Amino acid sequence: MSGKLREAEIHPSATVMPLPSRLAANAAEGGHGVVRNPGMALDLGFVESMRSVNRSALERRVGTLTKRRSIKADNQAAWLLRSISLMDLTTLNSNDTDERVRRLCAKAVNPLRRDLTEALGLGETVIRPAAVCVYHPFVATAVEAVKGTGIHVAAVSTAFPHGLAPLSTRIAEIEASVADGADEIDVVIPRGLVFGAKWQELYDEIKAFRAACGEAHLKVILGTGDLATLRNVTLASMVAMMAGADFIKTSTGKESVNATLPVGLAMVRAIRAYHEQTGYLIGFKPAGGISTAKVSLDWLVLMKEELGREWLEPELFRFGASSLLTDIERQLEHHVSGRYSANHRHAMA
Ligand SMILES: O=C[C@H](O)COP(=O)(O)O
Repeated sequence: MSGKLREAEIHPSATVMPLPSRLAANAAEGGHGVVRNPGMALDLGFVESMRSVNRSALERRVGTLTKRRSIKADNQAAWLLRSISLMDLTTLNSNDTDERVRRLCAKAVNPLRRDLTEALGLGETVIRPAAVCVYHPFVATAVEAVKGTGIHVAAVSTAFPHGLAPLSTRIAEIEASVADGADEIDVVIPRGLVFGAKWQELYDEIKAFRAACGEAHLKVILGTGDLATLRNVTLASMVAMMAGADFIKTSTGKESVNATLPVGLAMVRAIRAYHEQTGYLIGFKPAGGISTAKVSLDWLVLMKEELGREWLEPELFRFGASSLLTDIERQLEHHVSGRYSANHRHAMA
């Protein structure tokens, strides 16, 4: 079996679609990436207009998408490389240490073994995760470890994973991570604000988080496994985007149910509605429990089919994952050699 990939395959762009308005405007101005969502006034009428969410219709759509997978076997290696480049390689454990974070960063800088990149014929093409994601005490260590590589450092913040600390403490935590050099801040919402339909309070908190972030990008984690209904997920997504989220993110990885495709679909449909209303493009980050290459492809298909090819870029899509890279490496090895090796050959941090 030949594992070599052509350049065009490494950057798969199967579907050419018109650029959404804000991306096109930005490109025309000579800028890079996506124009940041400034947010808008809380519009409860717009939020409420999203309240009817049909779970079985979403589940049917997910079933169709994953059954008639549009990524063909030959092209899978290229898409798996894309999964790596869309990853926030994460360690969020109680036993994290500076040394462990340095090892994670070393893995992010060189995610694939040399023999594998050679067998894939990657040449000078560098494939790396978009970011590493760590707790605040390790931000400075991570910043130092990935310096000059283009890999971002994301910090989980605001009393992760539950969000249950005084607002001033949560804001101070964001400011501390930004001061230490974090490029991205992943905040959690207090889920009780959703149960109580306290939309104004939720909006005000997220707006304050955005202000504390400054230039750092804000990812808002909803903790969807705690939110009970897809309607809650949709309404919380809308409020987060109105308050200025750059990304909305499913889960902390600590809830009993983490990222699922139907929940993801409800969130990307909210992103689409927000884009239609405002012209702004919001990123999406499914996180928690995404550990196999196959599941990562399902998510890529969902994004491409629902939002379009533009959302398969690190500016607009991330996987939050601690172990996905290990499985992708195994699958790529299988692609080039026809064999699987043991997991211990793909040691992570
Ligand atoms: O944000 C990322 C998640 O915490 C990672 O979850 P995971 O360990 O299940 O991959």
